[in-house]
Amino acid sequence: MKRSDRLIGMTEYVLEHPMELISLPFFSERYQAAKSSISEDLTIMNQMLQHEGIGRLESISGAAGGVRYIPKVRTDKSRQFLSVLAERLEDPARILPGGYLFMSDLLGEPQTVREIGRLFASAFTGLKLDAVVTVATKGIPLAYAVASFLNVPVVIVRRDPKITEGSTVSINYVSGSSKKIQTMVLTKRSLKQGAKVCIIDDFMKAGGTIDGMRSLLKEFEAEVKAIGVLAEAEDEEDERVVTDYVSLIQISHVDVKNQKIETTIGNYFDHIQS
Ligand SMILES: O=P(O)(O)OC[C@H]1C[C@H](OP(=O)(O)OP(=O)(O)O)[C@H](O)[C@@H]1O
Repeated sequence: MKRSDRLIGMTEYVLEHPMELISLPFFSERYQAAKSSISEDLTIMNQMLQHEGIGRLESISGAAGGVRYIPKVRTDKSRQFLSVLAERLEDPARILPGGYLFMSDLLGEPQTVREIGRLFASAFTGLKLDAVVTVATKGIPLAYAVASFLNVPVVIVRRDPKITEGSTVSINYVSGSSKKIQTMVLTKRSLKQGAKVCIIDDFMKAGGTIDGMRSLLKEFEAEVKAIGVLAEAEDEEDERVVTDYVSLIQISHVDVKNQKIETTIGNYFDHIQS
């Protein structure tokens, strides 16, 4: 097999298995090529991944070594994507009562959701996470996108106990915006004790939902290493209970009366090494 043909196959495999350690013998056998040739192929691939601005290959030496694709969107590409997303969110037709925004169209676009997942993963690959945690419903597609690039499972917190979830742990929390007492439920078998997780959700207003998930995760003795939200609302009455989070978009001003929304890029670039 020619190097050019081999490189196509190897690159497809690497991009389909982000964060997974792939041994050189695996590629040698798969493509019937010497390890020295495979090693040269991987050097070429690594240069191209960085040229394309989508990450790099990490090499782990030794018998149990190999390579691992570390997703990382280059700053110019992520800034361009977030600028377009911020602009789309400035549509006054998205304004909902209570200062919420209609975002389900964006959450229904596989390519948009995948790119959002790639951006969060770019910021979280160094955290050695065991799982991505979200709460039903709108956070679910984003959590799967992030988890697919981190090569970890998704854990879904529910708002109501279901017989199909087995035995569960539940907590009550105040949903900041509506000042309503709500419940969060998580099946006992979803996380091992001391799991390192990130929390992902689509929107954060008062932060009550995120804070509820943190309380629930405390019951599992899980370690919340990061919190990621697609959009954060302006924090008017300074009621926000969550302070350490990564947001892609910030809704800087919602003027319901004059039907105006102003958005900016969130604090994402403060949390990502260039
Ligand atoms: O910061 P807070 O004031 O708590 O609000 C953020 C919540 C509210 C909204 O969820 P809902 O629309 O209530 O529920 P679902 O995701 O199931 O649509 C959003 O998806 C966040 O989870």
